[in-house]
Amino acid sequence: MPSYLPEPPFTHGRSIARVGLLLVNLGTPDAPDTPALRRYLAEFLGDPRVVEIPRFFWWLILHGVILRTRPAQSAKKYAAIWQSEGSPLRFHTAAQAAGLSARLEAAFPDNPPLVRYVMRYGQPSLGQGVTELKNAGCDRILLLPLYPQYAASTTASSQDALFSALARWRHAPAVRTVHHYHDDPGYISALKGRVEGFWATQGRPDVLVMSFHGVPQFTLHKGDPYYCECLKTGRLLAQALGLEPHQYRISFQSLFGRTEWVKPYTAPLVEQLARTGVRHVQVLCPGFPADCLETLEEIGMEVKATFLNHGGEVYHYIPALNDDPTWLDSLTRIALDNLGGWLPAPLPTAEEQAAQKNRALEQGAPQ
Ligand SMILES: C=CC1=C(C)c2cc3[nH]c(cc4nc(cc5[nH]c(cc1n2)c(C)c5CCC(=O)O)C(CCC(=O)O)=C4C)c(C)c3C=C
Ligand SMILES: [Fe+2]
Ligand SMILES: [Fe+2]
Repeated sequence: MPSYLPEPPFTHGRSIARVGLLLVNLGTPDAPDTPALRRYLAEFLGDPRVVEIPRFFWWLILHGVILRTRPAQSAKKYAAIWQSEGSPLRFHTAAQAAGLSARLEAAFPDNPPLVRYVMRYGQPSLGQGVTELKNAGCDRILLLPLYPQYAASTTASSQDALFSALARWRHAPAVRTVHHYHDDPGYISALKGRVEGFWATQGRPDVLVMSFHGVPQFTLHKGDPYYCECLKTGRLLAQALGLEPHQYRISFQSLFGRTEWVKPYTAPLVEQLARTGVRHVQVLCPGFPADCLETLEEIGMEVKATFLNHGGEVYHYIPALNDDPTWLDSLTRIALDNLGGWLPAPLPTAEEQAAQKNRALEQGAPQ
């Protein structure tokens, strides 16, 4: 018999009518040390959406080999990027949630959607976020994954976690999920602004590399759209920046295990660029809206060393969107597009109010 979490008795006309917004990111360890990494990797790599190997066989490899060696190696990498505020992935995600919340409060001052950020693996957990929203009276929840490109290993996994969290409640809220926004004009234009802002201080590179997290190649052949969505993001961004084909590359990083992953791989690509005389490379990671281990350590340190050790001269990692205001405006709009019918019309923003006033003045309205 299922045992549900406690709730007050149902009463007619109880006006709980709040929308909750769960901003979900991948997750991160609680500390850059071996025990914390072991806990985090056990949860992450134990998810059948992440490693698609028959369970018993994978359990033996994971617990017999990987969790005995990888946690210590990964802890060293995390230590290199850890800040006084903690894991970059977590504090950037928290800042994004705060920015989203402030924008929604300004647009819906009477009953703003309640925003919580959660992690698919680690803390704050998705179950904890759902409980907080539920206890605050949210009867409708929007899941907004911080993955612009859909992948079964990320987006679908966070949906799975949401539905298992809801299975603990008798009176489960209504839910909606954001599927992807890889080609959203606001997302592309925020990336464009990020790159052009970087060029304004550091100059333009010979080649801009757009590096996305990889996935095993077989997932593409089994119907996962992730690879194609990454290529589309890259193409749209290159068009927005006015880049010629020889001025950019799209590649995939963060390989794991022995199977073939989607190609080209970032590190060998950057090495080949250096060997063939490219002197100045900049790398952007459009699939990571928040800086994390994979951007700061792998791209910012490891791939940089590869480029410089093979004859490259100038290498820059362009920081992720993080709490860039243009990005947070776009993220808010993506949320609102997916909340259609759940909220009243938003109040106009200060810019919209000013534009309305100017239009009225142009049309001869008294000042
Ligand atoms: C951006 C989307 C991501 C996809 C797709 C993805 C797939 C994927 N990842 C692994 C294995 C690992 N990934 C690790 C870190 C990591 N992965 C993502 C994002 C995606 N992963 C992020 C944002 C991070 C960084 C988290 C942080 O704390 O900063 C790690 C852990 C680090 C390490 O030990 O190397 C592993 C392992 C697989 C197997 C996979 C898809 C099949
Ligand atoms: Fe990953
Ligand atoms: Fe990595």
